[in-house]
Amino acid sequence: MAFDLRFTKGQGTGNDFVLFSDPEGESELTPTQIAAVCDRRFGVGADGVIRAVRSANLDDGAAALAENPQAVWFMDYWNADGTVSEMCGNGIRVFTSYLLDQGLADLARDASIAIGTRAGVRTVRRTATGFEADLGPWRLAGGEPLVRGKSLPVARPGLGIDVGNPHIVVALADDEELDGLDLAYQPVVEPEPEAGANIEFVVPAEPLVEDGVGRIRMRVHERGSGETLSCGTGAVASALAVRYWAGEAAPDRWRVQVPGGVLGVRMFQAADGEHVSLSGPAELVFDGVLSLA
Ligand SMILES: N[C@@H](CCC[C@H](N)C(=O)O)C(=O)O
Repeated sequence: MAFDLRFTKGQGTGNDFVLFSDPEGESELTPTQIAAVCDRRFGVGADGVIRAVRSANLDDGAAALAENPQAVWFMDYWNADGTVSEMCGNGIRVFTSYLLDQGLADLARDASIAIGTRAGVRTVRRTATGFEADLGPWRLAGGEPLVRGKSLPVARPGLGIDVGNPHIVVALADDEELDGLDLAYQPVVEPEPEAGANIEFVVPAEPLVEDGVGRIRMRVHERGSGETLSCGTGAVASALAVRYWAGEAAPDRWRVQVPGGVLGVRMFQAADGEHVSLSGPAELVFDGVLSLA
């Protein structure tokens, strides 16, 4: 039976999403429906789908409420191929903007909101130019992954980093190598990560550090979505990887240039260890209704 899906299209640095509201948790889409919505020719077109559900009405939401009772809303994130992900750094800013636009939450400048995600509760602060999301603690994933690609026949070492979702960051030699990558093909990782991974390719800008801020360029092949114009958690993982490679003197603030714009990354100490935050724009582009089978 066909039904109408009322949605909002949003984007953050070109990473685009279809958002819809389902406060009671009664309208979960199937993976096939998600893929149909994200199809750029036959659907709306997006890198992912985000459902706004009250945490109280979702199994995954119970853990979020136990962690922080203020996490009233849960960001139910799905990749374009219909698989779920734990976290989305661009998505959580766009999701916050959507909650405000729909009158589902209030947020004054400099105030923060707690959002439930499968990676745990994350807080998002409203800034003068967009939003800054505290993506919480991060960790090195261990292992020694090797990454090959269509335009990268010789395997390169990657660094596995978990920021709530899995990433492997690969350093390339220069801009020419980065621009020459063919990311229409999924990079091959050995050993293959069990749950898959988002793969980021990075090069330093010249100079690497300017006014105390580290600068890198990044391209990404996202798990479940292919090449995208930006990946927020990928930008964070990339900055963490480059800081790790650069050593002690490397800064804790980074500017990450992606094909869709610029993202800010900041590392800081919190009660439970080092956290990493992501800041950038969040735009709601248009509203629509899609008839779904
Ligand atoms: N684009 C997102 C990440 C979305 C999820 C990712 N593809 C995964 O499967 O982990 C971001 O901005 O972080």
